[in-house]
Amino acid sequence: MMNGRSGQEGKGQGPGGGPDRPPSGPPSGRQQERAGVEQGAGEPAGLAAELWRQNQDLAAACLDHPFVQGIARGDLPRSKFIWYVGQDATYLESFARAYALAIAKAPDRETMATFHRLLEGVLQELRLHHGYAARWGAGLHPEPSLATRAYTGFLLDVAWSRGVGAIAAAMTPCMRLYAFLGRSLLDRVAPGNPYREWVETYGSPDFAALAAQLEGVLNRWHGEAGGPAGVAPLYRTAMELERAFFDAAWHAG
Ligand SMILES: Cc1ncc(CO)c(N)n1
Repeated sequence: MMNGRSGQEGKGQGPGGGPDRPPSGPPSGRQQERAGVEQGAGEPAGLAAELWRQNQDLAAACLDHPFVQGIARGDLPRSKFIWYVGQDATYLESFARAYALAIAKAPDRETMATFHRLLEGVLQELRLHHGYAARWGAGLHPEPSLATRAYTGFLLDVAWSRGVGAIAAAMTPCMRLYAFLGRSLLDRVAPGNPYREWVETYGSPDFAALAAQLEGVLNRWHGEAGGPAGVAPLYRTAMELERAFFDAAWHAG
């Protein structure tokens, strides 16, 4: 098995395991350290948990999506998966650039280091895509589809024009949704399933821990992004773009 992203170890401790943080204002370095450890457990906490709850309809729609169910059963047409991998590689390059912009904008070194780890994780995930490319002949530099352009355009717009709280809100659904999908499917993928590596990558505790680190940034810095009401539309939009991404892959290839 290959973990697409490395993160801090730690098993899930159940929803709401972490502390609720005050809605805004930069915390002390000590508080941040504590938050890092507790949220490293891999479950959303605080505002991030609330936003995840508010988007359960879209999370369920993605889990039930024929593309994702095809991955779970292993009978998704290979051509659709190859199309998806190419689009996803394009998407992840923009995703990595958005993290790089967040590093540049980070108000403190803790936040900078967190985004740096997340960026390294994406670069590692892209190696997984290169593996698919080598094995199945997927092209990793396709013309971006409308769904891909919508999602990367949204992310890069937020990353260029907003601060780290808004950037974390726009980027968290990508991480948390895939952690959820991977974990939900982990028990169901047969050993011979050709997409098993995909499920194991996103279902790993390492990936959930990375998602929780990004959620920690969201919880800490949403105050500068208009508070809960300011970040909720960004989170929701990203969830909608995730579903549109699966729709596009299902109808293509
Ligand atoms: C579209 C999309 N969302 C989330 C992830 C997880 O990193 C991914 N690889 N692609």
